[in-house]
Amino acid sequence: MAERPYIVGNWKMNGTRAMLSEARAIDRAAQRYMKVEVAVAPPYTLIHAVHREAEQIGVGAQDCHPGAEGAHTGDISASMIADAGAKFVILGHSERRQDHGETGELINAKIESALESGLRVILCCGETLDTRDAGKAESYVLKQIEIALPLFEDPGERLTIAYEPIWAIGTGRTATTDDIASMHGAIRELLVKTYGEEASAQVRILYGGSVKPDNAREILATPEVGGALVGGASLSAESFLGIVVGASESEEA
Ligand SMILES: O=C(CO)COP(=O)(O)O
Repeated sequence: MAERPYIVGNWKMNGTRAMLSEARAIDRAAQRYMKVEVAVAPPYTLIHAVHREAEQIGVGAQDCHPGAEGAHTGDISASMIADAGAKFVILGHSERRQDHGETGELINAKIESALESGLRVILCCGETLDTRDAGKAESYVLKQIEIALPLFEDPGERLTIAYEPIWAIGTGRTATTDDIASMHGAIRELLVKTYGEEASAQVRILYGGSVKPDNAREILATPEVGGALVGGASLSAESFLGIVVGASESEEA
């Protein structure tokens, strides 16, 4: 892999202050794996506290509102999460697209707001099983990404893509490494076509969907896999660090 592998824990709607001990354990251990970039995205309520614990790992958010401020009861803006210590935000996760009807247009507005606040963006994409069975997975996923690319003039480290097939999220079922390599290859081609070889090389493409310590090494050694976006297995330091170790080993392989 050209860049350091990037392992990101998406805690989703999990975690109270009791989880801070896990964050601390992840942070301390991550210092032994400097070849791997490690980050977590806790719920909003824990961003600042995790940021205060973190010396080594990155801290991010799982979403943001597209507006800068104003009368939006219950919402959180990109500048607020940046102020709390977040350095990145996950946008377009399939759970938000499904649970909150998020469209590409809304996700683009959120991306603009995130970039204005100096945040890096992890843009999620992924197809349903029906779409895959219909043979349309690739065109569907590429369309989800393509609509957002003009917002990143110089993607540099600002943009990370996370390919997460919906049928593999939280199901214990992972895509085959052939499926992953083929989709990541198609995404890479789109990035090269859009930004050119050099600029697109800095954009990592993560895989997400039932990544665990026992499959991490194989997945992370797959061509064009630049890291993992981890849900369930990121909730304990032990299993999350197992994935970090897998990333470190696949880097050395
Ligand atoms: O959605 C995911 C990460 O964003 C993946 O979740 P799981 O690792 O629990 O399948």
